[in-house]
Amino acid sequence: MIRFEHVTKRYPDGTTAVEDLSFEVAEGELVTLVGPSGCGKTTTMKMVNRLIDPTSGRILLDGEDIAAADPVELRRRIGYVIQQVGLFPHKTVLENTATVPQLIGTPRAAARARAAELLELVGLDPSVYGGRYPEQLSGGQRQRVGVARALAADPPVLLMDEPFGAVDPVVRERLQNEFLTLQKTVRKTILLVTHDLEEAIRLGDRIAVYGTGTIEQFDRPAAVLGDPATPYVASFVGADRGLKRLAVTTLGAGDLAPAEGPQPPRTSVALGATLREALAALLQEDSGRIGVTDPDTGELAGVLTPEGVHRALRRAQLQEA
Ligand SMILES: Nc1ncnc2c1ncn2[C@@H]1O[C@H](COP(=O)(O)OP(=O)(O)OP(=O)(O)O)[C@@H](O)[C@H]1O
Repeated sequence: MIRFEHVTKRYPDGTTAVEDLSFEVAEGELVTLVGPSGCGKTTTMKMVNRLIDPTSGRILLDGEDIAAADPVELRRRIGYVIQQVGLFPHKTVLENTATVPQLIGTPRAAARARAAELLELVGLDPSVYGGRYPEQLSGGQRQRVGVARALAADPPVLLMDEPFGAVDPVVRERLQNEFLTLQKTVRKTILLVTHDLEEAIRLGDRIAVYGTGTIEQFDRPAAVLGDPATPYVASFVGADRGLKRLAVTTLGAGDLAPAEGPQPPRTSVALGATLREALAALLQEDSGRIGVTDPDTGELAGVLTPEGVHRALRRAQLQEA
């Protein structure tokens, strides 16, 4: 879907922002670009919608060289979400969301109906929030409007530059989870820039770990954590790799003990939750056990103890080995 072929960008002052980048993002895939400040992530992304043109190499979108595309027409196919959101302050939430469809000629009523649907999809009730102005929203709510607006023209591709950067860690995690649920429905092809490894791991189907101007490793999160390709990646991923692995390993039925005893556990998580979520719940439970429910039926599937968490981690390590 998006393909970089030997792309280099040198700015007029001689700074090489990225050098000889080659990678591919498949249709419906979410790839996160992660790395320290100034390593070339934003430059990479802005070359996809031609806010910046490469010095050499080429970028293909659906097999077509974007250098030959009309930038305005190209950007209609590519949604863009940035940290500062960039909502129009004098327009309501509904009008903000309907802007792009109206620009491309969707009749006003249809554009507004579509905008209302999208607000619903990102968890904002249009009858409550549609008539508000951006300044009457929290940071997290504004960020959701930004996502709804980017989806409004139904572009096959989304570029997201630190989309959840401007909110506190708790709201951030909630937005990330909501966004993942949303992505299961909309299945866009997404490039997402972040400097936060946790975020890259949680969201990415694959992660591109940047060194300076180059990609040091491009792989699934579990592989980046379990088998860093270079010493640089190993140090970037850091010593708390085990902890981070918790965030990418999900709870399976085999990790559970049978639910026995008169008292059902007070706290529970659903099967498929990450070990990180399960451990957080477990740490708050004095009894040392939490319930695990079947997400489809809501019924108790078993109980999880610290041994179960350990078992799941071992399983994940073995699978990677
Ligand atoms: N217009 C420009 N002219 C010259 N150098 C630039 C220009 N824009 C970016 N750079 C340089 O190119 C390099 C890559 O910048 P880029 O913005 O892509 O990094 P980044 O990884 O997105 O960083 P951050 O996480 O801080 O946003 C940096 O060294 C930066 O200083």
